[in-house]
Amino acid sequence: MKTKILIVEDQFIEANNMQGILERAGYKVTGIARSVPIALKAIEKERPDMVMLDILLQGNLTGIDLAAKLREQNIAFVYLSANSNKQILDAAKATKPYGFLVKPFRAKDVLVMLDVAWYLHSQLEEEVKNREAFLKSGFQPPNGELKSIIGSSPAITDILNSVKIVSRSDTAVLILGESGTGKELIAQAIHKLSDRKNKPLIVVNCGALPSNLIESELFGHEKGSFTGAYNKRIGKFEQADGGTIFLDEIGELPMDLQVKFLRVLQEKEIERIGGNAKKIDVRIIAATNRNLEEEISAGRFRLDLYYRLNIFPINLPPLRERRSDILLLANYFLKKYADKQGKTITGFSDEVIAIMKQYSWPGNVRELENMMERSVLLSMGTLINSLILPKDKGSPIIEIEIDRVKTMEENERDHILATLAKCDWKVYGEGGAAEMLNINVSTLNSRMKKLGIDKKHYL
Ligand SMILES: Nc1ncnc2c1ncn2[C@@H]1O[C@H](COP(=O)(O)OP(=O)(O)OP(=O)(O)O)[C@@H](O)[C@H]1O
Repeated sequence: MKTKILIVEDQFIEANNMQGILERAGYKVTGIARSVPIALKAIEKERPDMVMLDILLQGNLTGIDLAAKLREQNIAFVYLSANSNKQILDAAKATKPYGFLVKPFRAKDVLVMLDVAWYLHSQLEEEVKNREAFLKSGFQPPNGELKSIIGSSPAITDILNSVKIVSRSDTAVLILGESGTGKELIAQAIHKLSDRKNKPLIVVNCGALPSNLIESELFGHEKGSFTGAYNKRIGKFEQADGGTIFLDEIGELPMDLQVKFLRVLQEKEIERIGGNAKKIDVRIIAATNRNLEEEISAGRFRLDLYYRLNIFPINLPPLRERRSDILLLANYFLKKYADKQGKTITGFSDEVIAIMKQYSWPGNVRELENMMERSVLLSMGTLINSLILPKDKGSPIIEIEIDRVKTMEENERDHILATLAKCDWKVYGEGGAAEMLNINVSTLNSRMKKLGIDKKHYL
């Protein structure tokens, strides 16, 4: 059966051109939508397998707004946009597309991107099916193991399901998230739910180790292997043998040690400084609050290591993106610290609740926990009715907003394309585009070249 694609593009010529490319390659184009409302209707009617999305469309809504709806409905989508400024790219990336192509592009590029996008989407669907089957199979985590992880937002529910699934295997796990979002807590839960639970969980903060000691700390050393090595030392990997090692701040690991670490992942082998290779059996969980893709492009993190680690990523969203968990967590910590300090505090005033919901929590759950501990300590009554927030209390929640203005180049491109279409791609001479636009032929040619407008891409 042909894969069904909906094109969402406000430019008539671009859309028609795309339709041609897709149909020649054997896809079925279910329609062309110029705006988000039209696209939504078309999706409801035809249920395409994939959507090709331009970002700036007719009307107030953008392709990025539509992307959120497509995600909800599990429809694959890729972006095709002439605008690739950082703000737009960041906003587009946050919607987790299967691809992004900057106009102008070649037909070949579109088809390769679609191929990869479709493959990724099918993989993900398969994973979701396996996940659902696993959860239906009735596996129950041992009592209480996940109880200490508070939250009922869809994001946390999804993460807990992932934890249950991955804990049953020996797969490496990469936990991503800002500081204080609960990465270590998740690592502990994975270990506790795994068959390794009776063996050690060794926690190493790669960012806290001095660079001259880190190798010996992780891999150990033989007696006399370097000046000052008076005794043999067992490294953290060996200490974790049979159990789990949690490498926090993995993005801080120096490049030379990344090679050695890759060997642990690939060969399950370590080498003490001055010693021989030794097989070990460790489950690896790594975490970082850095953007590893940016670290790779800056040459600070190895791509091969990233691929090895990124087999099962768990993304912990910041608290400001799961606001429905704030009150749950606040009540949990309130009870914890009130019990600890032997106080009877029953809750928060309405004003405090409003402040907590509004605040951006840059320090995430850790910040909320610390604040609750402090508030309980200072509280004189049975209700927390004031909260001292750091200076940026009033700072508004930052939400990505797309400037809905096409750039000069985009407008120029649209205008030239529309004119060329009117003149049947006649550039010069009577009734040609140069004459209609009232510019020199050479100027028009150079603008077309600069903007990547080439007749062969459009016919
Ligand atoms: N969902 C949660 N439920 C209960 N407590 C939580 C939750 N998430 C985080 N915490 C608590 O918040 C604090 C910070 O969590 P944790 O140390 O796991 O964060 P982290 O992401 O590893 O931070 P960092 O990147 O700074 O190491 C801990 O005390 C942890 O127990």
